[in-house]
Amino acid sequence: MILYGREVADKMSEEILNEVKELKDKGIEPKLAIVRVGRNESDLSYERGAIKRAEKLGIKVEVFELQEDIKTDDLVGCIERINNDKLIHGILLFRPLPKHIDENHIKNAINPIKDIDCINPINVAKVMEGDKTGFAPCTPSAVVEILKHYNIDIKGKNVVVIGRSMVVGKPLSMLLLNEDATVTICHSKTQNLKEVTKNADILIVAIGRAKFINREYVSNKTTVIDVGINVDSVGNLCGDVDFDDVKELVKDITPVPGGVGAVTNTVLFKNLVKACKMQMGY
Ligand SMILES: Nc1nc2c(c(=O)[nH]1)N[C@@H](CN(C=O)c1ccc(C(=O)N[C@@H](CCC(=O)O)C(=O)O)cc1)CN2
Repeated sequence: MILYGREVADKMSEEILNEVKELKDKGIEPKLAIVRVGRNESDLSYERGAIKRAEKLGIKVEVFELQEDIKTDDLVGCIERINNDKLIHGILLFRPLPKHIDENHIKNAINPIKDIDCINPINVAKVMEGDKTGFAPCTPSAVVEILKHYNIDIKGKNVVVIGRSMVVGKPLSMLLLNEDATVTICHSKTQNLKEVTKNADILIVAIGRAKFINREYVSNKTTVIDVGINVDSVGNLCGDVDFDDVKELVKDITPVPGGVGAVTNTVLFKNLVKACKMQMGY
């Protein structure tokens, strides 16, 4: 089965639309700030998806486009201005940031109550503890939303996550553990990767290498969730999984685009509405 993210996103959007309407009836306009440093293709794709989704939901978005060589202090200054702007309720800062930026400084600068993609260590700790009063990061949450929407059993299942970033792999593993999955985290140094992945009930791929996973890594019992967003040699978006090579073989698979990304940008607005309500004392 093809697991279409757009179907999940449209279902979630019905609920978000109602909440946005309730807020607007009270005179509150939820607003998102997107902070982008440079012009990374994956970030631009996320930005396009988020802006389209915001239009459908009637939510305002302001993009802060910053130069690739911006200094850490200037980026902190931008974040502080957003923290202090009462008309902005949530911040999405694209990551990874350029190497010269002191990421620790940045993480702590984001006000936890506006930190809707879970960058501040206070929200990261809440994810570790299974405490739902903070914000879980959008892409990992999107993966869980897709599995739940399509009634794919997580409890007790053998879930293999390839990737150990703080944006996807690590927090996703915690969210899955909180759902009682048996989680194996793999990465570039994992030995016998194919043997590990072939045994997975659910294989989640977030390694940032176009079409890396082919039929040698999967079996007919595998549900494949492709988190990757890459640009191929002719300029088309593609995932970390070679979709055409594995689609007939596996049990289920998400496409790219129209898979995890479409849900990620919807979770973003679910979190924004939650942040807006928290800031307004609801
Ligand atoms: N702070 C973060 N920065 C970045 C993240 C992240 O999760 N948090 N992720 C990547 C980008 N990313 C997923 O990993 C991503 C890319 C694209 C989309 C999206 O909305 N895609 C749509 C639209 C596609 C298009 O029109 O180009 C889709 O797939 O249908 C969401 C997430 C980088 N930075």
